This record gives sequence, C-alpha cells and structure tokens, in this order.
Amino acid sequence: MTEFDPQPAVPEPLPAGAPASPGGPPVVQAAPKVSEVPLTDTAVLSAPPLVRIQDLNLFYGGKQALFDINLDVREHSVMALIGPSGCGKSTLLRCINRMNDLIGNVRIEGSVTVGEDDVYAPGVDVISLRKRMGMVFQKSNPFPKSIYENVAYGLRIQGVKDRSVLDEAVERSLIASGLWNEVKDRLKDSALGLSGGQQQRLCIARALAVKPEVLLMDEPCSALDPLATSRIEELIFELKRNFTIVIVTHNMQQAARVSDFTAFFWMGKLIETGLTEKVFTNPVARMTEDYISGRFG
Ligand SMILES: Nc1ncnc2c1ncn2[C@@H]1O[C@H](COP(=O)(O)OP(=O)(O)OP(=O)(O)O)[C@@H](O)[C@H]1O
Repeated sequence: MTEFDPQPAVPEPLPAGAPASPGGPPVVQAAPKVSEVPLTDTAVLSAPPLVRIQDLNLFYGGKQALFDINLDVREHSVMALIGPSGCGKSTLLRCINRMNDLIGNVRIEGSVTVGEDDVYAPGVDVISLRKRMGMVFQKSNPFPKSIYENVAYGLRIQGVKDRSVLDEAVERSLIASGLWNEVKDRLKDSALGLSGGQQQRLCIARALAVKPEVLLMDEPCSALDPLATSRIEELIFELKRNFTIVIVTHNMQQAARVSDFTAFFWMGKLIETGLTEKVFTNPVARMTEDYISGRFG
C-alpha cells in the first residue's frame, strides 16, 4: 500500500491557465509530456482493443473488491489505472494475467480477453497466457544471477538453448529497456550490483525478452528517485510502439505524462475512463475531479 503522492516525479510547474472547476480549485491540468511528439496520435485512437475487460466482478472470499468493471485497452496505447489506496487497481491488473489465481479464495465473474482469447476460458493454458504478458512490480526483483542470465531467464525456461538466440534476445531487450550502453561490458556481473533504477530497467528487459504483447506495470517507479523515474517514463513512451501497456500509478503527474488513457477507480468501481488529457482537464465525474485535484485520496 502506498500513500497518494500528488507531487510530480520531477518537479515542474503546471502549465498556466488550468481551467477553473465550478465551486472549487482548478483541476490539475495534464502535465507536459515526456516527448515533444504528440503522445496520443490518431493511430492509437482508432486502434482496436487488445485487452477487453467485461462485466468483471472479483471477490476475495466473501468480500467484493471489483464491481462490474468494463474497460478496453487499445493496442499500442498506455492505460493508467489511478485511484486511492485500496480501490482495486492492482487487483484489476492481476486479473489480466491471472495472477490472482495464485491467491487462494478468489472468485471472478465476467470476462477478460486478450486479442481473441478468453483469459478465463476453461482449460486455458495459464503458463502460455502469462508468456504473452510481462509484469513489472513496484519493487525491482532481479534474481541473484548475472545481468545476462536475468534477461535470458524467460527464454531458458522456455527451453531455448541456442546461444545466438539468447545473445540476440539479451541485447535486444537491454537496448529496448535503455540499459544496454550501461551494462554491455559487464553482462556477467551480478544484477544485484546495479542501482535501483538500473535494476528496475533490468526487470523490464527481462519481461521484454520473451516478446510479450502486453506489459503490466504495478507502480514501477514508486521505489525510484526522480531521475530514475523519468528514465522509466521515457522508456514507457518508447515501449508503446511495440507493446500495449497498463500501468498502476499513484502519481497523477506520471499518469498525465505517460498515458494515453486513464481509468479512475474508487472502492472497486470504475468511475471514469477516457483520454488522459480529457480526464485530467475536463473530467465528467465530480469524484474524478476531486481526486486528481488532490481533494481526497
Ligand atoms: N490477497 C487479498 N486478500 C484479501 N483482500 C485483498 C487481497 N488483496 C487485496 N485485497 C483487498 O482488495 C481491495 C483492493 O486492493 P488492491 O491492492 O487491489 O488496491 P489498490 O488500489 O491496488 O491499492 P494500493 O494503491 O494501496 O496498492 C482492498 O480492500 C484490499 O484490502
């Protein structure tokens, strides 16, 4: 559990002229993007949904944690899940790759599809399913192995032995995670010797090595300093060219900087979803406005 952090990862002034909201302080305006290239281009707006969540209810034992969630994540877009602590963001993220299966006493109703495939269809091969979805956690979790072996790990457990295939995957993934130049001369060194930010990028490289379609990120920057955070944010921007990303974040500025779409949750319910710029500058629900402007959370 992490407290709501309204501060930007790298402090920066909000743009002037944030629109006044009726009867309250101005709504926080979407922060400047990490790149000058327009973040949400028309291709993303017209892309088909890759992940489709329909009428989803989730129960931990007798306690319902998610209520009638309907949410589409478009191909090659970044979807930010925001909302106060305990509203169900991580639970929803874990529904996409069935990680909630690892928690006893969880019951799920409704459907999640990735592409054409029903994630909860009877007889589905969960291991194959999870290969299609990389996951990055709040705290980086490199294995106590070399940098090379960390990245090659997923391929090795798939049975890949060909050294040239492994070498290519390690290099490709480290380039994609922005780490190659920093580690290419010490691939045999322990991953535990990397800085926190480097370890998190290594974990991203490890997730990318098996070529997932979807990258699920659960507060990937919450343990990082502002510089390491901004590198990951830049990386997210690059990665969405090839992957579809769902990110849980408590950091409103981060959601505004990296995502195309935002979904705001409150007590297990999806209150509002839409283009990030719209959700941040002109939300439909009063509750969304109150949350993103820091009035509660
Ligand atoms: N393993 C579990 N067993 C029982 N209840 C759980 C479990 N995991 C989460 N919950 C409950 O489900 C609700 C949603 O929790 P979840 O961790 O998904 O929220 P969150 O929005 O990700 O919170 P945070 O931002 O603090 O990480 C909370 O009430 C939480 O206590």
